[in-house]
Amino acid sequence: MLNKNLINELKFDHNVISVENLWVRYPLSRGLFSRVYLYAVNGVSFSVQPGETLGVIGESGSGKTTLGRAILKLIEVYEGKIFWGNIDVTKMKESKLRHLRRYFQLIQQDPYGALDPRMSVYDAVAEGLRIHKLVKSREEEEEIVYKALAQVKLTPPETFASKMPDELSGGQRQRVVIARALVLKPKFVVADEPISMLDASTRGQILEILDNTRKENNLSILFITHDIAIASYISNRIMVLYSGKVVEMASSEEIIKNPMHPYTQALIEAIPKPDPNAKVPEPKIKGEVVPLLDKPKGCVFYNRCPFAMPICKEKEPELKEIKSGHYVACHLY
Ligand SMILES: Nc1ncnc2c1ncn2[C@@H]1O[C@H](COP(=O)(O)OP(=O)(O)OP(=O)(O)O)[C@@H](O)[C@H]1O
Repeated sequence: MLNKNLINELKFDHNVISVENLWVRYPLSRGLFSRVYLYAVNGVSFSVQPGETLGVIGESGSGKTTLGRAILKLIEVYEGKIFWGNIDVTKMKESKLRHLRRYFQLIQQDPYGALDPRMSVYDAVAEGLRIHKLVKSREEEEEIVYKALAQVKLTPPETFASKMPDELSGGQRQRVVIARALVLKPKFVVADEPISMLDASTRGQILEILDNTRKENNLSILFITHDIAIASYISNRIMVLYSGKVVEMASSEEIIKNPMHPYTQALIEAIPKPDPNAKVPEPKIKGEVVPLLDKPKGCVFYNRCPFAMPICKEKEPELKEIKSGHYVACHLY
């Protein structure tokens, strides 16, 4: 398929992204006869609709970053399928993919590492426009760059454009990273813990900028966080990941009001209460996510679940629709 045809072929009528039975494993070591693998994403299926924010939550090590990078085709997939819009990109070579990449962007956790320290804000934002040959003149480029800087509230844009990254605060750098993604008019952004390195006062502003951009541009966002309160604030739907498996998925409102999986319930119980005198409940689950060195057998949450039954050790629970739009993988239901 010619590259121009490939872009013309790309349609977002139903889903911006969809993933079918996705597996990602990392090689850990190579023995004489066999390799050991860590199974980081284990049979995940979901889709993201135009203009939707899907929150992905889970503790450290649950596979959130791996999932985000895999669907952007930044790491190798072991099994399953990935569609960007209507196009199956699972086996597509990078030489073809790069023509579609402007529509599928990554905003990372670390705004310090994301910017080249030798590049001015202007050049950082303009770089993608130049790579993808999206502008014909310097005037057009300036107009787009200044507009994007104003959109992320770096004003006056002319002043910020000439600054170097080390002259900016963490929050300002993250705005540059967002502006750099926005000029490419993406359809889908993986925002991987985009506010976790910022101070509390800046966090709300960055969330607001992301959400306004979503509304204005009908952008879809996969919002990765370990914080269920933040996920519920920004997301339309939430997917709860544990050991690389989706254990629950529903609208944000439903997840908060009616969490069904014991893991989700524990995450919600751990949200700090606004009343400083309120008694913090004893955490229901202890320990941490244990890396899987084989395909999972039984429920991945078995060893930490307060309601574990013999079947949970033997049989993997399927992700079932328990109520309309509310999916849970648990033998209790
Ligand atoms: N390059 C790698 N090689 C080997 N193992 C890896 C690699 N990257 C991640 N892992 C492992 O894969 C599992 C999932 O990691 P991942 O970073 O995707 O989780 P996460 O939920 O994003 O965690 P965090 O919130 O700490 O970033 C972990 O056990 C991690 O140690």
